Amino acid sequence: MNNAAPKPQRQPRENRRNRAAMAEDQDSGAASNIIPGTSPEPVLKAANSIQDTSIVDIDGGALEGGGQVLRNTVSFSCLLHRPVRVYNVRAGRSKPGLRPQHLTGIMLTRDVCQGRLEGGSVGSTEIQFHPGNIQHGDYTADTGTAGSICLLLQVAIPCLVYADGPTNLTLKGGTNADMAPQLDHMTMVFRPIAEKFGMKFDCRVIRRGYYPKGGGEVVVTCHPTKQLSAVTMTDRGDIKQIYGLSFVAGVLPVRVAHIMAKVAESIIHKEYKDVPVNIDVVKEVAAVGTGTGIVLVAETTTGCYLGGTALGKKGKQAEQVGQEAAEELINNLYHGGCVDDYVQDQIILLMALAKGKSTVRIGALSLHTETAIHVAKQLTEAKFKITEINKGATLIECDGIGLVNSQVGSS
Ligand SMILES: Nc1ncnc2c1ncn2[C@@H]1O[C@H](COP(=O)(O)OP(=O)(O)OP(=O)(O)O)[C@@H](O)[C@H]1O
Repeated sequence: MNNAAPKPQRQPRENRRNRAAMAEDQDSGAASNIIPGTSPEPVLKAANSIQDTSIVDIDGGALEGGGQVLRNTVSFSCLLHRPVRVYNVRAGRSKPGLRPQHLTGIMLTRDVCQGRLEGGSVGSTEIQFHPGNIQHGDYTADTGTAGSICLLLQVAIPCLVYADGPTNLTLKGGTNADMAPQLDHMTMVFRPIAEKFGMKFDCRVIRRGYYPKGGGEVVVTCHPTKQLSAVTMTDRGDIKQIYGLSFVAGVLPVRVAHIMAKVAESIIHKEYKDVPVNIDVVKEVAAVGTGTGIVLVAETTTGCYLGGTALGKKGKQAEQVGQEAAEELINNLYHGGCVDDYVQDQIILLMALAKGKSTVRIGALSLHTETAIHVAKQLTEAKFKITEINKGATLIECDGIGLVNSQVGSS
């Protein structure tokens, strides 16, 4: 098996973000729409042991200064029962303030914990979130736009780990949106890593939805647990296999998906000639609008999952889409980290909540990850240590707080 490192050609991730900044968000401005679900039983106990009611101020423009500061803050608020005020919401973005997808995510979280949200309107640059008790049930949230369903999940699922029973979320919006995890990255890359911490969820796609219309629908079942566990991911191992999904929907012919897959496969084979590559080619029939993209996953012998993804758009050649995804995957494999450059920021919250010491080797620390750590430090007692192993390789250590879900028995 040839797992030799290919040439480094990494573009800093934040620059890649700028490149797509014209697609600033998938939210073209339509109002968001939340339909709170019914929770069959009242909750009798708080979801956790910390009961500090003093409000915590968080600067939403700190570091990355985007939606992630807000989402992580609101999740921690909900989980720790700590009211928060977030000011300078998304001050780091060209259109600051809440966009529909951000608003929808925090309204969903408000509903799952029966909390109170102040300043919750599109464009708002300051919010207050007063959490209640996390309750299982059925909840529906709709970005009303192509805003990413995955970003709704990012804020809500960690809270539902601490619910009093399984919860079904029916989420509407974009399933494969720019500047966010594609749904398939979330299910094929993030989910198996989250499961190592004990966070479990299942996704059922009813319909795909793409920019600009959105209209996708996904049902997500979240399973509660007593306590998240620390993880150690320091040995990436060898690459066992690479697989993925190359898709088209709407008016695009399936030929486009075949080209993306073929180009991606040939680029991967040049670097990893002995690794089996299996990319499914799919014409999505249950979909609103026209969309195309590719999600690649490398699974390693030590149980690591790293991704490389790309989305098509008008005027972009299929070859380019396949190439982008393959290069992103190869770059993620090149740094020798155990998670890819997008998952690294998404596991910070889990590391902070888990019981014990987590140690994860990543590539270069991203600004999103620094931001997630910054937020976690302000809202929890979790202790982080960042060590640069060598250029482009970093170790994150975290002594988590071991938050206990007092609403469920041991699992
Ligand atoms: N291509 C991608 N694949 C996987 N995850 C991604 C990808 N692009 C972005 N993400 C993840 O999506 C999240 C985006 O967070 P960010 O702070 O940029 O906020 P946002 O809500 O998208 O809003 P905005 O940037 O407009 O404020 C991060 O967790 C990031 O790792």
